[in-house]
Amino acid sequence: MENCAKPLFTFGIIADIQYADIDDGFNFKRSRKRYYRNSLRLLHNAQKRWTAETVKPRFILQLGDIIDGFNKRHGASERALETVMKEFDSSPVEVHHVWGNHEFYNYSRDTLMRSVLNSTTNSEAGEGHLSICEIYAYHFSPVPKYRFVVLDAYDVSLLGREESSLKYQQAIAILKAHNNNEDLNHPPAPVGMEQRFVKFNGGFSQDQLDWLEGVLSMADDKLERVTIVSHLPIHPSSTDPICLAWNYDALLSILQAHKSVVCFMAGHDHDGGYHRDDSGVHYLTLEGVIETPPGSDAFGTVSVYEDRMFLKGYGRMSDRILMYP
Ligand SMILES: Nc1ncnc2c1ncn2[C@@H]1O[C@H](COP(=O)(O)OP(=O)(O)O)[C@@H](O)[C@H]1O
Repeated sequence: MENCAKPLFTFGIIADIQYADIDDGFNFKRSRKRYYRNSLRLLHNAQKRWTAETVKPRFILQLGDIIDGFNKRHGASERALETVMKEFDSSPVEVHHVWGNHEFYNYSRDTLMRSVLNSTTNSEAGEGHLSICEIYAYHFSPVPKYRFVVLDAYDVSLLGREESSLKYQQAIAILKAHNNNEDLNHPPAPVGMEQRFVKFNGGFSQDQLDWLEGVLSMADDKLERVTIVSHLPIHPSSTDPICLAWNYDALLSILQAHKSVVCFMAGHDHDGGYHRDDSGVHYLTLEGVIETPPGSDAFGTVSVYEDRMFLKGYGRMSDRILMYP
């Protein structure tokens, strides 16, 4: 039924490709298999599908961790990124890149800012980016009345910040207040929300929150529908709590105070997740490509209508009707 009506526009979504030219392996806990080479094939499947869609996507949202941190160890970061970008470049559709922990395992923040993974420069987004303290956050409006915001979940983090920087100092103070372990990638508790205080996560600075507040107030005034994306999930009911952004609660309060907000999308938790809150905002965590076995898929095409978005999921990503609040 959803496929019959013509959408206003469509866009593609994909998360945690984590490509590396290495044999299959496992996650840290050895509870999930990782298919490092196959992830490129699954990206190829996604590109093929998007190219064949009746209504071609206006853009693709790549939710972060595009290549795996193992590449760095093998001196293969450049080659891996070129390989993945070649696949994306096989179609002319613009890609909006989100930065995750694996971006910072491979590159410094400076390098990322000057790389193909900085998508502020390849769209009308140029006007809408946050240009302080090297925060990678911007917004764009592909079609009047619809806006997308890319957030930087590693703004305050040990990853990608110089040890001498204020942001690093803030991050270490937050982590050490919650986590006494010598290895800060080891969670401070076996269950519950405190688990999120690990080095492979991060948070949003006050500057970024203030900027977002301004963008959403403008969107409210213009009666726009806003979708926000970040690598880290922010709703505890949409993810394993170990994957949450450190100050997820600050972000939730902002989102819930703005009527323009429709949807929040993240990656990081490869199992995926979904929750709709009391104000009707949808929180989607997308299934990760890297833990998707050969023969299946993990990507989606979102069709945008006047009253809803419809996510057509492929492989282990479910279809979802996302009614506006
Ligand atoms: N319980 C843990 N104790 C110590 N290090 C961990 C733990 N869980 C994850 N890590 C480390 O944190 C990093 C990210 O973990 P990983 O499971 O690989 O996450 P991702 O899904 O981002 O690849 C890796 O370097 C991993 O070795």
